[in-house]
Amino acid sequence: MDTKRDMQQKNPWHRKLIVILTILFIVGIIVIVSTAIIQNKPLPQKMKYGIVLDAGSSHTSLYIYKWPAEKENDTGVVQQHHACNVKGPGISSYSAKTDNAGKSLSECMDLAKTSIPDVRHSETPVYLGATAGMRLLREQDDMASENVLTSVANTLRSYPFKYEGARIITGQEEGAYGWITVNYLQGNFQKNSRFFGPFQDTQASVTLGALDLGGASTQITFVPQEEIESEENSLHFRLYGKDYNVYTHSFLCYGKDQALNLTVAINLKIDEPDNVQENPCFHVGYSKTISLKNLYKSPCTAKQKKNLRMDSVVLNGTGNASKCRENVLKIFNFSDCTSSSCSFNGIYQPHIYGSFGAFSAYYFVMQFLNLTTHHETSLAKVKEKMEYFCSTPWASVKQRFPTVKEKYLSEYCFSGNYIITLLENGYSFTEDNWNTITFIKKIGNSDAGWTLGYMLNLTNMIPAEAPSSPPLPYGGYVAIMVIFSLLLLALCTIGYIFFGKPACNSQKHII
Ligand SMILES: O=c1[nH]cnc2c1ncn2[C@@H]1O[C@H](COP(=O)(O)OP(=O)(O)O)[C@@H](O)[C@H]1O
Ligand SMILES: [Ca+2]
Repeated sequence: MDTKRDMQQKNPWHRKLIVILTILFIVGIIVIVSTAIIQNKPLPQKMKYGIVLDAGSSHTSLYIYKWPAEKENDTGVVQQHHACNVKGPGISSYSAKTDNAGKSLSECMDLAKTSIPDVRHSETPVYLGATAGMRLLREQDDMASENVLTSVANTLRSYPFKYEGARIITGQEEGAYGWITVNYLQGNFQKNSRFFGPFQDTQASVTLGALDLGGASTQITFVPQEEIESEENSLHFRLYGKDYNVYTHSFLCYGKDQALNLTVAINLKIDEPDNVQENPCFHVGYSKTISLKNLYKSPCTAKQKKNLRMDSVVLNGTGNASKCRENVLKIFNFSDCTSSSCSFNGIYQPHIYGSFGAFSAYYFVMQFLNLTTHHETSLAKVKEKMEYFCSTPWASVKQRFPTVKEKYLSEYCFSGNYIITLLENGYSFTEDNWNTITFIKKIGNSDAGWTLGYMLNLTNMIPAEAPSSPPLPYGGYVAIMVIFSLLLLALCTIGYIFFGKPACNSQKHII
């Protein structure tokens, strides 16, 4: 005590020092707090954009994606900014007037020009991917498919964006990118994928299988439990430091429009009386005349061509769901499997495993039929509802849904039964795992489909390795630095007050 008093008497200026230290301390706190406030203020972020056109068999859609430039490689940051449906049919329908294929895209491309800021135009990539409609046209008429692609490429090149190509993507790509899209949007690649020194977990995280139903082809893609037997059906990905072995297959001609033609063609009898076919997949009172030239035009039905004297056939609806599925079943071949397990037509498929997201026409059809809430709807219940819907006379159906496009409305009975047959008999889903299928349109703000995955891949936005991150989050780092600086400051002050010399200033010791 005496020593302390002596020191205080010997050093009358110590009070001044304490005042100075206190002022410094307060100023320090003010600086730290204001820095933290300024730092947390969201600074205007530079956004980047990308355009992908999905040129499907029935129609073309344009998608604009956007993401913050600084976070390019973080998973889950790319979002759908805008979507535009091209008016008119798919580009493959312009085989006779190929110039019009490109023209049809102008309206949506003009919209893209206004919805993306001018300064970003020249760095915005634009891609067009054509799917099964163009695959079929290429089989039928290679020259025509080339001309269609040239026409759309010319239109896309005439815009101020960075043109990156217009091509027919393979069925395997379509399946793969659909799978990447849904899992990216679900954040499945993000989970536990950060790099924590030597403790990185390379075990692939749980993923969602992807079921895509188009008009001309359909894709199934998932990570199976067993090893994949066939190389042509397997995809190997390393994403954010994890390995994925994915099974995929695309069935050309098994999209719902081609499947309907195939079902009609297979069930057509040579001795059809009065050129009339009783069709259980259409409602009672519905009747439709189809030209046989059109029916057999596609490579999907060409093999079914029979020697018929008539040139058209009248389809008369009889509205019977179970009979409809019997007819649909004839387009699947369940013999000739040379692998340990197959879906159909001799195609290898491992056992169904995990959960699935079913999008595109799966969603449109099941949504219309009110069959998307699988938690309450068993497979038996779905069949029961289809029985009821198909047996409803066409006049009542039309009356109940006056605003629905007649083409779609008349085909929902077929489409619903086709989806059940494809999932149950084709892919071997059962009553037990029916509820693992979720029918989805969007995840967050973005549509489920192959386009986002395609762009992520072509712009190298999914790194193979997880980005390394510091062991502490930024907030934790700042907090520790501040607390320990204050502690040190306090120690110095206490040291000085009690021992008369600053404990933290070694220079004083030397003197
Ligand atoms: O609102 C709808 N209701 C029913 N079906 C729809 C609706 N909108 C689109 N579709 C169908 O979805 C399918 C989309 O196929 P897409 O044109 O993508 O062909 P692709 O993927 O085989 O090339 C087509 O069969 C189309 O008729
Ligand atoms: Ca499609």
